[in-house]
Amino acid sequence: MVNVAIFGVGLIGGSIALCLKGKPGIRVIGFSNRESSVQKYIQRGVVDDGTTSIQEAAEQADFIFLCVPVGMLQEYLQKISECKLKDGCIITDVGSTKSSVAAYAKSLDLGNAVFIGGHPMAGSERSGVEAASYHLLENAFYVLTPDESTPSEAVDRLTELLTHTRANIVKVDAESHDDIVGAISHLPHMIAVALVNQVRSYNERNGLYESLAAGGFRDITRIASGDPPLWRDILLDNRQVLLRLLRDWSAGMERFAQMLESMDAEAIEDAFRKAGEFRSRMPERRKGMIHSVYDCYVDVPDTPGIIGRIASELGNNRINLSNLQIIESREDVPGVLRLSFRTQEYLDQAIALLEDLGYSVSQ
Ligand SMILES: NC(=O)c1ccc[n+]([C@@H]2O[C@H](COP(=O)([O-])OP(=O)(O)OC[C@H]3O[C@@H](n4cnc5c(N)ncnc54)[C@H](O)[C@@H]3O)[C@@H](O)[C@H]2O)c1
Ligand SMILES: O=C(O)C(=O)C[C@]1(C(=O)O)C=C[C@@H](O)C=C1
Repeated sequence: MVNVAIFGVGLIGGSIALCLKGKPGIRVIGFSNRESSVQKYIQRGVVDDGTTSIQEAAEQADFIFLCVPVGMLQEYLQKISECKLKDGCIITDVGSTKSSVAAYAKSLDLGNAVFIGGHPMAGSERSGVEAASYHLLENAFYVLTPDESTPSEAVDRLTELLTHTRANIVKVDAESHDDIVGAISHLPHMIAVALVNQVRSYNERNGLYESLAAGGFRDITRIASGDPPLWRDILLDNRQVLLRLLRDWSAGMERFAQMLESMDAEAIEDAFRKAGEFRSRMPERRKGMIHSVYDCYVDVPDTPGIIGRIASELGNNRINLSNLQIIESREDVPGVLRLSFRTQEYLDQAIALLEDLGYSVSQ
C-alpha cells in the first residue's frame, strides 16, 4: 500500500486527494490542525483517513504533499523534518513560488527522504475543500523543480503518482519558475486587484461604474477575488521578481499614455494586433489558461438528441452556458459532457437543475 499524506486539504490538496483516492494500492491521509476539518474531509469522501498529528501523517507516508499556503510551507517542512520519515519518502509541495521552499528544504536534514518542489498550473479564485475537484488538474501543466542533486528515481516515482491527476508534468528550475509564474500569474493578480480597486474608488462617487461593468471587466478581474492571505504570502515571497515586473508593467502603461498623447493610431492598433496574435496561440481549453473554471461534468447516456435536450433545459431555465464540450469517454472519467459557465451562480443553478432531472453531475 502506498500512503499519501496531504497537508492542507483545500482547493489544490483536495483536488489531488480526489485524483488519488480509490486508486488501487493508494491510501490518502489528510492532515489538518483542526479536528473538525479532518472530519469534514472524511465525510466528503476526499481522503481515506485523517489526523491532526503531523507525526502520525508524516511517519506512515510514502509521499507527502504540502498543500498549505506559501507562508506556512517552511514551518511544515521543518516540523516534518523532525519526524522519523520512511526511507525514500518523497516530500513535495504545490506552492505558487518555488525558490524559497527549495532553498529551505536544502537547508534541512531530511535523512533518506527527498524534497521535490511542485506547482500545478491550475486553480481558481475559490478556496477550501468545497472547491476541490477531480477535474481541476486535468490537462494542466504541473511543474516539478528538481535540481541536479535530486535522484532521478524519486522524480520518476513522483511523476508516476501524478499521472492520476491527468496533468502534464514539466520540469523547470525553481528560479525560472518564479520568473515565469511571476509574469503569467502573480503580476496579473496584482493588475486585477489594482484595476478593481481603481474602479471601486470611482464607484464610490457614482454607482454606475458597478452597474455598467460588463464582460470585459469581469473577464480581466475574476482573479481579483482570490483569497487575500494566500495571495499576500505569494506576492511577498516572490517580491524581487515582482518589483522588476512591475517596473516593466509601468513602462508598458507609459507607452500607452504616449501613444494616446501623440494620437499614434498605428501603434495602438499594432499593440492590439501583437497581443491578439500571441493570445490566439494559447490553446483555449487548456486548464490554467484563460478559461471558465465554472465547469461541471455530466454523465450522458448514449441516447440520440441528449446533448440538445440538456442545452435546451438550461436555456429554458435562463442558465447561460458559455461552453459545451464532449470529452473523450474513458473508464476513469465519470462524466463525458463538460459544461462551462461564466459565474458560480449559473454553475450552481445548472447542477441543481440537472440533478433534479436525474442526471449524475460531478465537479
Ligand atoms: N489557488 C490556486 O489557484 C492555486 C493554484 C496552484 C497552487 N496553489 C498553491 O496551493 C497552496 C494551497 O492553496 P489553495 O488554493 O488550495 O488554498 P486553500 O485555502 O483552498 O487550501 C489551503 C489549505 O491549507 C490549510 N491550512 C491553512 N493554514 C493552515 C495551517 N496553519 N495548518 C494546517 N493547515 C492549514 C487550509 O485549511 C486549507 O485546507 C498554496 O501554497 C498555493 O500557493 C494555489
Ligand atoms: O485560475 C485562477 O483563478 C488562478 O488563479 C490559477 C493560478 C493562475 O494564476 O493561473 C493561480 C495561482 C497558481 O499558483 C496557479 C494558477
